[in-house]
Amino acid sequence: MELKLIKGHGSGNDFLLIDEWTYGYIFTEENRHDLALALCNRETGIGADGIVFVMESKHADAKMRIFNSDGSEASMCGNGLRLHGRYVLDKLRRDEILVETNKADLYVKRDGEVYEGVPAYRVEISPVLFDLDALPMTIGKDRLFNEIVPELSDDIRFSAVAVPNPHLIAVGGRDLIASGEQKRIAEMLNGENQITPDGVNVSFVHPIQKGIIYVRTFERGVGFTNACGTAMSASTLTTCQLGLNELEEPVVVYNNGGKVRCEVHQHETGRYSIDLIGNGTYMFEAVVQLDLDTPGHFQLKDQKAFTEQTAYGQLRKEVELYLSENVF
Ligand SMILES: N[C@@H](CCC[C@H](N)C(=O)O)C(=O)O
Repeated sequence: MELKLIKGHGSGNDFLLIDEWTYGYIFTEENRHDLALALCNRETGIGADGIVFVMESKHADAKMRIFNSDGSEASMCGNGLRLHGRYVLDKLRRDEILVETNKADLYVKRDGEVYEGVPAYRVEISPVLFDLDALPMTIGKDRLFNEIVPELSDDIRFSAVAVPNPHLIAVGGRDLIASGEQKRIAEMLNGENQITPDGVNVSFVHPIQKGIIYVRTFERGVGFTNACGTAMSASTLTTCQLGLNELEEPVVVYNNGGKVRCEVHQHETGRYSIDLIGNGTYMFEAVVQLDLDTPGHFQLKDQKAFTEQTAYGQLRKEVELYLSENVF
C-alpha cells in the first residue's frame, strides 16, 4: 500500500504524522505497533520518536493516538498533540478544536508565535493525578513529593505525577543534570522492575531563575529525547509546588530541542491542569510504499521538504547559545 505521512516536531521531539481519517487507512493494533517499530527506527527506518495517528472521533473534532518508537502506546503526548492539533486545525480551518486522546478530551488552540515566523499552539495537559496507583509506581506509599526513594538514589529527591502518562521528576542544580544518574535510574525503571512495571518518563530539571527552567527527559519507550511535552508540563507543576514558580504565571521551559511555555492552573475543585504552548513544525512530507505485514521493507517516495524549518532553525541556535551559558 501507499501511505502518506508528514514528519514534524515539537521542540525537536519528532514524529511521523499519519492521517487514517482522511485517507481511510485501515490498521489493526498490530499494524500500528509494527509501523512504529519499523518506521521510527533511526538506522533502518525514517527515524522519529513516535508515530502520531490522526483519527476520526465520534464526539470530539478528532482523535489522537501516539505510539512510541519501541511500538508501545502512550496515553498522552504533549509535543505530539501540538503537531496533531496543528494538522487538524488547518484541515478544519479552525482556531480551536477538541481532540479525543486515550484518557481525556483536550483542547488545542492557535496561540500567536513562539518565535518570529514560528506559529505556536496551546494544548491542554490534563488530568493531573498524584496517586502512585495512576503511574503505576510501587514504593509502599500513596504519593511521592520531593522525597528520597532509597531504591533509586541516596540523595536525589523525586516527585511523581501522571498527566496522565507517568512522570518522575527531580529538581536540582547543574550538577544534577551533569551527574549521569538520570540514565542509570531511567534505564532501571524502564527495564524489568517491581517499582514501575509499566515504565516511566524520567526528567531532571534545573531551575535557571524564577519563570525559567531547563528540562531533560529520558522517555519511556524511546530513551533520551530532545524534549517531552508532558514532562515539561509536569516539571513546571512540580517547580510551582516547590515554590520556585507561580501558578497561573507563564514559565519558559528550555529543552535540548528548543523552548516552550507552560502555565499551571489550579481550578476551584483543587484539581490542576497545565497549558503547554510551543511549535508544531513540519519537516517534510512523503509517501511510503510498504506491505503492512513487512513494514520494515519500505520505500520512501516523493519526499518534499517544508521551508518553515528555517525560522525554527534560528530559534534553535539562540536556545543552544542560551543553554551553553546557563546550563551546560
Ligand atoms: N514525548 C511525549 C510523550 C510520549 C509518550 C511517552 N514516551 C510515554 O510513554 O509516556 C510528549 O511530548 O509528551
